[in-house]
Amino acid sequence: MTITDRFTIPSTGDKIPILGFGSGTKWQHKKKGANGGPEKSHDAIDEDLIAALVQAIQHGFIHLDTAETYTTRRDVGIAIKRSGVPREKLWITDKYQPRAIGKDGLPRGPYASVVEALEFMQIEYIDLFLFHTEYLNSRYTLEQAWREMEKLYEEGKVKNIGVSNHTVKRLKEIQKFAKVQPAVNQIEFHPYLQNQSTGIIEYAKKNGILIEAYAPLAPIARAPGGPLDKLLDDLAEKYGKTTSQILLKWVHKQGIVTITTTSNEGRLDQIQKVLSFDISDEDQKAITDVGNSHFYRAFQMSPLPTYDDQLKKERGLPLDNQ
Ligand SMILES: NC(=O)C1=CN([C@@H]2O[C@H](COP(=O)(O)OP(=O)(O)OC[C@H]3O[C@@H](n4cnc5c(N)ncnc54)[C@H](OP(=O)(O)O)[C@@H]3O)[C@@H](O)[C@H]2O)C=CC1
Ligand SMILES: O=C1Nc2ccccc2C1=O
Repeated sequence: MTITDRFTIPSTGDKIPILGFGSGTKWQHKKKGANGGPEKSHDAIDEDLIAALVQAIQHGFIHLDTAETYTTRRDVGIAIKRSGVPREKLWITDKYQPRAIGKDGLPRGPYASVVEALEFMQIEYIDLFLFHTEYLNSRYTLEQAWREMEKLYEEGKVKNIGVSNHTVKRLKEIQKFAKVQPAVNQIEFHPYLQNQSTGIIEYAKKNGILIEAYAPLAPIARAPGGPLDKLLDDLAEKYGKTTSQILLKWVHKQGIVTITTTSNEGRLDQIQKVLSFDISDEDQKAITDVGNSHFYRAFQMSPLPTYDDQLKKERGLPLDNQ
């Protein structure tokens, strides 16, 4: 297998590259911090981010993840041009931010968001466009916003439509009126959070919704000191890999697309190699089981934390575990 390997999106049959390079998290914090907030940051360029994106593409990443709220769309567009890789060889995921204000001074819908995205990235279409969270604005009902997603899909401005951080309850609401069903749900996923909200993984599988994992390295990058540390060290030694490679492998083996990021060129190669080694089913299960003995949620957007107690109870964990 190579880095360009893809999973199939059940509802559209499109082939999505398994490893995505994120321009959110550390990058958006750096950019917004330097520019005094999202409004100014949309126009500003971060040369470090552009260099990291170009480097990622040159190391074989063909899937880039951005979002309206990251203010990194222009950087992604510049990186695509500078990389020299034709746009159609790349997969671009982008996300709608309902709090953004349009040129008329009013909150806008997904359609206006995509029109701006295409202009900022200087591309003709987006491969996957997602509702970033369950938040809506005062001008759009859920159905009105989804209708705009469908219009974008029908016009070919976006090739797949989906959601991020969505619960079973909200997916069911969308599915009731959707003519084009959500193709993907991008969620926080790692051994310490194996269901971002109750039943979400099983529901996605049954409904042909592909899962994408963000924050896959949380057990080592955000919540070190937990029960997985020793097991990851042992497995890293056993397989001659790094602990981050073992974690990414654990996600990959479940048929889940991974969105990760790095500013470290050496780690780009490590990430690539995740597709070309395997761990045993016993070791995979050991990570699952030890991961389930601890609960950690990095991203607290509403209503997700309201599921924490239920998720901990399902695993037999004390309610104060995190
Ligand atoms: N839809 C949504 O709501 C969300 C989407 N995302 C998307 O997912 C992307 C990735 O999210 P993120 O949480 O950063 O992903 P990861 O869990 O993959 O974490 C990446 C971070 O981990 C660090 N890291 C890598 N290896 C190690 C190690 N061995 N020890 C300690 N730290 C390490 C990297 O730092 P270094 O640079 O030093 O390698 C980098 O900052 C985002 O950029 C964004 O595009 C993220 C959050 C929410
Ligand atoms: O990259 C991200 N960082 C975030 C922080 C809070 C909510 C969403 C996100 C992202 O998508």
